[in-house]
Amino acid sequence: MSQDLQKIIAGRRAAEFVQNDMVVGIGSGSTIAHVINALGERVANENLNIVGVATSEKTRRNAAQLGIPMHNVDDVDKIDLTIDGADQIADDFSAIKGGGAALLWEKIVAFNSRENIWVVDASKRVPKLNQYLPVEVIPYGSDQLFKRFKSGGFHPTWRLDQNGNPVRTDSANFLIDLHLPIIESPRLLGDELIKMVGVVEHGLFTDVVDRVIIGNENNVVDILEVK
Ligand SMILES: O=C[C@H](O)[C@H](O)[C@H](O)COP(=O)(O)O
Repeated sequence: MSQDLQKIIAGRRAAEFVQNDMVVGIGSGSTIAHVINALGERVANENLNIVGVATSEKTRRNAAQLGIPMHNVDDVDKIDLTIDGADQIADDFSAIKGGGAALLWEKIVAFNSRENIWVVDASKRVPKLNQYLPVEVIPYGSDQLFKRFKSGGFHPTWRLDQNGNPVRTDSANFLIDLHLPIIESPRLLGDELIKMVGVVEHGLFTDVVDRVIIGNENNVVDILEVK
């Protein structure tokens, strides 16, 4: 079964956790696109009454187009449940996020949510995190920060668009991707990065997730309870 099909079955299963009258944090990326489609169908066909809070401008647009009422994060009293994707999830349930440049809003929504579900295809599960790590940085002074990452052995690269210009996040910041072989201690690395002046946020998510939904081969969805 292709990764795309795994994303579809996992995304549709995740959408079933949304109940009437919930305020729902809606993540970003290609897996969450299927959650948004399923929620749009439920709003249209089952009269599901929810309010969505988006983790990116793209998600806000797509969800609103499907008739999901969207509110700003600062206009809701609480977020009941957030459903989001991930780039990698390790055995200790730490994750790397931000492959689609949405990590800052995703982290803000996740930390303000009572419950968090991550939904992924099977390829995203790894024993330890070992792929590029996105870091969102303030443009001012970012060349200096890049040099510090380089001399510190973080093997940084700029996130560029097709025209070779720096990608701008929804908060108009830049992204620097760090290329480390294996992240042995996501918490320690996260603490180190967040202390660096100019770093707004990094894509390491630890102690966040309550439940992981994984789309596997042969139409099988695994649901792991974390907390
Ligand atoms: O910035 C993007 C988000 O962290 C996504 O949730 C993550 O990149 C996974 O995206 P996808 O489902 O497209 O693999």
